[in-house]
Amino acid sequence: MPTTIGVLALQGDVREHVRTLEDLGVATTRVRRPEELEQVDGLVLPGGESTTMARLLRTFGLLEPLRARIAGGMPAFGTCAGMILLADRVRDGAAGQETVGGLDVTVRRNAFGRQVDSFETALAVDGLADPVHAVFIRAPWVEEVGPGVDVLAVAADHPVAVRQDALLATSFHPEVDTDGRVHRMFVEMVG
Ligand SMILES: NC(=O)CC[C@H](N)C(=O)O
Repeated sequence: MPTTIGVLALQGDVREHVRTLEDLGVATTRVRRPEELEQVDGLVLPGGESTTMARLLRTFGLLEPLRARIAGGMPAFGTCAGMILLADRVRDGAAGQETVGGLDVTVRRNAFGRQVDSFETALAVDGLADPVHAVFIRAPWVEEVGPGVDVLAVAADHPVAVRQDALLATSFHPEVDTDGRVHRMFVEMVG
């Protein structure tokens, strides 16, 4: 069986992730139901709105199955809202905001503040030879990392790309660019 990477398709920039993965030659499927989650070797959690996505995860009966797969070692890659969903702890979340969890970090939602709600920058990422063109849109940053977490990139003195075992998360949106190198890192993690 060839490797298949799922893109969580409840809300957010699903199409951009699918396109980026397909450009890398990876078989990709949209995941909306638990049966679809069972079929994939890894999962991308897109950017969008983390509170909405968390609510939809519960509505679609995906929250517990997804927690179980992540606990079982399935690779997952979250961008922006997806990073928030993977985080164990959220600051400035909506009241009672749930996450999927698994990544031993504390993130702050909308961390970069009003003036720089959205910005782009050339960002050095560990493991990549040249900087990536990083697009931040009402992005979170990471405020605390557990001992097993590697920080791969820093902006405004805070981690904005992290990895822990099979989990990868970025505050920015590599899927809105044609670069593909960050997704390739994830594809290699899926194996
Ligand atoms: N571009 C994004 O994914 C923004 C994330 C959004 N601010 C949230 O809290 O979910």
